[in-house]
Amino acid sequence: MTDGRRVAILGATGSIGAATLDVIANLQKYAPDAGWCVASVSGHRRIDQLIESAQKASPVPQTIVVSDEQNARCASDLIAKAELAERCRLDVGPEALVRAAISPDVDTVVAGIVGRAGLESTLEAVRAGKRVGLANKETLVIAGPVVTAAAEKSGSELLPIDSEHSAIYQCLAEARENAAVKTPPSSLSGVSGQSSVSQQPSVNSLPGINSQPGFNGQCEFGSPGHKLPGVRRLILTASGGPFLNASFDEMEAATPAEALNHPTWDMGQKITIDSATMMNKSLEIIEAKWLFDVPADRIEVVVHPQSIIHSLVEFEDGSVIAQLSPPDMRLPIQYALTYPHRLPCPAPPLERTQRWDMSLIPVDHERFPALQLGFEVARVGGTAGVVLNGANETAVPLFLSGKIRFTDIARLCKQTLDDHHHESAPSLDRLLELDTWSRRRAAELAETISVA
Ligand SMILES: NC(=O)C1=CN([C@@H]2O[C@H](COP(=O)(O)OP(=O)(O)OC[C@H]3O[C@@H](n4cnc5c(N)ncnc54)[C@H](OP(=O)(O)O)[C@@H]3O)[C@@H](O)[C@H]2O)C=CC1
Ligand SMILES: CC(=O)[C@@H](O)[C@H](O)COP(=O)(O)O
Ligand SMILES: [Mn+2]
Repeated sequence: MTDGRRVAILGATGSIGAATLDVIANLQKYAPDAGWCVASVSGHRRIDQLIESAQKASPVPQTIVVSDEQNARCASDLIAKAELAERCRLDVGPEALVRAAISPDVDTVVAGIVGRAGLESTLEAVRAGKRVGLANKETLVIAGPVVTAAAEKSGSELLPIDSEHSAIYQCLAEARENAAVKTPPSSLSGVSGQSSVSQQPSVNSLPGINSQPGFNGQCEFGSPGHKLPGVRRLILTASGGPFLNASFDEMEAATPAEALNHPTWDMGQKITIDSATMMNKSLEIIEAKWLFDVPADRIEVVVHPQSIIHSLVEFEDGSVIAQLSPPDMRLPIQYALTYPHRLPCPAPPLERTQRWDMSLIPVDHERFPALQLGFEVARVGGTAGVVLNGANETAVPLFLSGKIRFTDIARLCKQTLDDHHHESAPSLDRLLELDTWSRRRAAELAETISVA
């Protein structure tokens, strides 16, 4: 990190984007000579906010990206009004996101766009060998094997920003160091997945296991099909969202305002609804499978309403290591930016003068049927991820606009998955075709639902 970090913030107008801007401003204050700067910012519709963020950054970003072409004129007027025209270049359209992601003026890309819209820029950043701070979990849900294979090829460091995956990444630090010391990364070998595509190793898988005597590509302590040495399970925590204690009938009648009232995190609308259905945890199971190259049956979910324990790793001796901090995304964002270094962070530390109650509660799968879909999709891989994601990205806005009920979201996703013909080794083009198909199918199914 001696050469400094020039960061492209894709999705700068969102919740992750705002937190990233704050983290970088703090790093600049704390380490003024390290060269931290915002190289580019992107926004889609919130153009006022985009220009404001560019104005606040110091130095101002070289490039301002507006991915929605309809907002080009407005952006250019606001840039002129803010007297940024001489210092910032405006680049417009979805391809401009890719240009920002692969620019030679950028070291690190924060993938903070929501949903499938973030796929191309994230994938191209990975292909270009950038360090990628990954908030956009949908990219791995849609195309996990493609992305991890690309990272393996380019040497891109894919560092999770999602709080649970950052926690797991932190809990695995010792195992990662042990494995890395023993053998060079050239001996990486994937064990999960069932297709030629999905057998690609994950960039973050732990090296060295196959080359050690007696391991045969398996876990050090003999767990079949599992190559994290000494690791038994990854345990994702879920807050349970606003309906943790609601009855099924209450959930059926839930309004968008109620569903958007997350108890512990302040996030964008789409992920907040995903948290309420627990589809967010489904997406995170699939994300963990690809990021850490573990089979679905090595991943568990436990409800932790306080969102202080961000996730846990259980080792073969029964020991469990967890990562704790108050719910604030600035910590995992900074960790992804500065890894392997730890620096003072603007997120508050865990206050020790007050009482903290931390509970771990089993999930009620009956009330949260979306969760089972995540386990199933992570188990079968192939085309299932893109179909689940496309259906969910269709269902969430339908719920928010009052066209379907809250509980219909999981129903539509399940029905869309049931209606698709599973393929185990799809190309990226095929995945994109199925993204379109799943959205159409989910919309058709929604037409058959009447909201009384
Ligand atoms: N917020 C959080 O704490 C966490 C978020 N994540 C993940 O991070 C990602 C971002 O979430 P969050 O910040 O909450 O979301 P927000 O809704 O707050 O922000 C989304 C960002 O994506 C941009 N965007 C939306 N649609 C498009 C499009 N079609 N093309 C290009 N850009 C687009 C938005 O631009 P504009 O606003 O200008 O329209 C905005 O900058 C999601 O994948 C989420 O799952 C993961 C863990 C935690
Ligand atoms: C902050 C973060 O990482 C979110 O993904 C968060 O985990 C959502 O909370 P839920 O646990 O309610 O899904
Ligand atoms: Mn999360």
